Amino acid sequence: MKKIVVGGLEGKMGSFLVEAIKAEEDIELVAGVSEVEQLDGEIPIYNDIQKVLDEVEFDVYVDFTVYQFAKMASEVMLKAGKAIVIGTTGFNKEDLDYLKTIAKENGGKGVIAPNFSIGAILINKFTEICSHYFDNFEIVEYHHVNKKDQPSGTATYIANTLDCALKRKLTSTHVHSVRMPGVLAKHQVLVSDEYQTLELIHQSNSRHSFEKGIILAIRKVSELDELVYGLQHLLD
Ligand SMILES: NC(=O)C1=CN([C@@H]2O[C@H](COP(=O)(O)OP(=O)(O)OC[C@H]3O[C@@H](n4cnc5c(N)ncnc54)[C@H](OP(=O)(O)O)[C@@H]3O)[C@@H](O)[C@H]2O)C=CC1
Ligand SMILES: O=C(O)C1=N[C@H](C(=O)O)C[C@H](O)C1
Repeated sequence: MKKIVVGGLEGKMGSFLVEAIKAEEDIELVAGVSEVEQLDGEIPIYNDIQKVLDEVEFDVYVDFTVYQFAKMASEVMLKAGKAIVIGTTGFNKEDLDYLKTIAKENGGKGVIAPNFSIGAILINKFTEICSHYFDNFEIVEYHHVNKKDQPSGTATYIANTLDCALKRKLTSTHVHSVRMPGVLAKHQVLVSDEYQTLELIHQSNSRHSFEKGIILAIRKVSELDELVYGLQHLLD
């Protein structure tokens, strides 16, 4: 049985995950983290991450909150040698390098993944293949109007893949952000040379698109011996 703590369990992704894991016999939610402490419910909900470490027995900390909080929670958990699964977006290269070092020094492990859907992993892979043949790329990300960060973590991830593949400075690839009602999450990569254009599109029509990836990460994270960036590190 994997005992998990979910940070942001009252948010859109957190509450979706809490429902989704009810169907999983080997995963149990033992506590939550929110902005307001509530210790008298079915499970304790803390607003202090250190208190979670002191008072709860758990295997994996899962986070769908906001960048600043997720960064702090990841640091605290990794310093304590815990396993983390972080879906919150906004982590930059310096954050990741720092957290990887902390994980190594303290026996912490985990995955920080800006997108848990298999389609998003594939669009990143196909974009990398395109970089063998093309030089011109634009990325457009479309999301719901309540999304707090911009550009999306997935768009930044694909842009970084391209910048590395094309041996350019990070942030060279243009990312355009659109926020519209009726959209959940869509990523479009536009590719061209003088004579042709190619478009890659991935769209999440439901939060169920992230479900399998998150469950897989919770199950497999303990097998890691480091902190990795991207769900593909856990796929065969
Ligand atoms: N990796 C992936 O596959 C996916 C990643 N995401 C990412 O997940 C994150 C959350 O998205 P979403 O669920 O839509 O956002 P929401 O705004 O719906 O949820 C965020 C939650 O975090 C809580 N929160 C904010 N600050 C704190 C804090 N200081 N302490 C504790 N809890 C806090 C919020 O509480 P309150 O409302 O009270 O402020 C809210 O419940 C985003 O970064 C998003 O990009 C989203 C979908 C898929
Ligand atoms: O906020 C969201 O909704 C999503 N956030 C992630 C991102 O920033 O890439 C993943 C997905 O696009 C949904």
